[in-house]
Amino acid sequence: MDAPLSTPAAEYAVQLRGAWLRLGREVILRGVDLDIAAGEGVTLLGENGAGKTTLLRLLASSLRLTRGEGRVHGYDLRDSRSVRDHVHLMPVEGGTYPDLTAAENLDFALQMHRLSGDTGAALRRVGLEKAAERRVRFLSAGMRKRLNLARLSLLARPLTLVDEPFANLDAAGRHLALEVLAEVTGRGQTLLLAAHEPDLAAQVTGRALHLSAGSLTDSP
Ligand SMILES: Nc1ncnc2c1ncn2[C@@H]1O[C@H](COP(=O)(O)OP(=O)(O)OP(=O)(O)O)[C@@H](O)[C@H]1O
Repeated sequence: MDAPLSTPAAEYAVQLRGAWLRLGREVILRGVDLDIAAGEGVTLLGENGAGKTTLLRLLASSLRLTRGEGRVHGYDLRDSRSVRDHVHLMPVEGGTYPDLTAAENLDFALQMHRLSGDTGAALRRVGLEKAAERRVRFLSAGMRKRLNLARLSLLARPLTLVDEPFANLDAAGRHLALEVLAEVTGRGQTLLLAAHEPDLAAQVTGRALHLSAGSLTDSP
């Protein structure tokens, strides 16, 4: 195991040492060590149920480590407020309010984060301009993914976590997802994405990791 994390190291977006995470009776992480440099793009691969979403939620400070330690941009994962200030998680589904329209969702997200941005342009970019006034509950799965991509383009943080960016998207949508993700690393932000499409993901990340049986290994 690597040396413990004695001092904050902001040049790393993610550091885990001896990370164990149990959910119910299941052990999802078994002593994981991980370093992701600030500005790096990394893909997380693994079978259904391997724990990719769980690891992203841990790094977004939505779940607690059972044992071990972790930092995001030098902030201890237990310091949820600081971690959340540095992280945006685009979930595989959800993340928006079903009874608000697409446009209202983006406006509300900006307000919540005290940010400004052109929500109309963001909706046009993802091809949702005609659906701007439709409630999210009436959008298709691919349209909701496009809305989440628009949200991501407005809210990306120093560490941007993206769960299955290509799921439910048509060919043009997958191309759009690649564009939005490339912008994240192009701005020098760190990108960690969980995906089942290694070839697509390799277009926007320089390294892939494989999560299996609670362990992370480099993916060939
Ligand atoms: N809240 C929870 N309580 C208990 N177990 C959970 C909880 N959430 C997820 N799990 C379990 O944790 C394991 C990992 O789930 P996770 O969603 O992280 O996998 P994944 O790698 O993202 O899978 P997929 O590729 O299917 O999206 C699964 O066995 C799942 O049943």
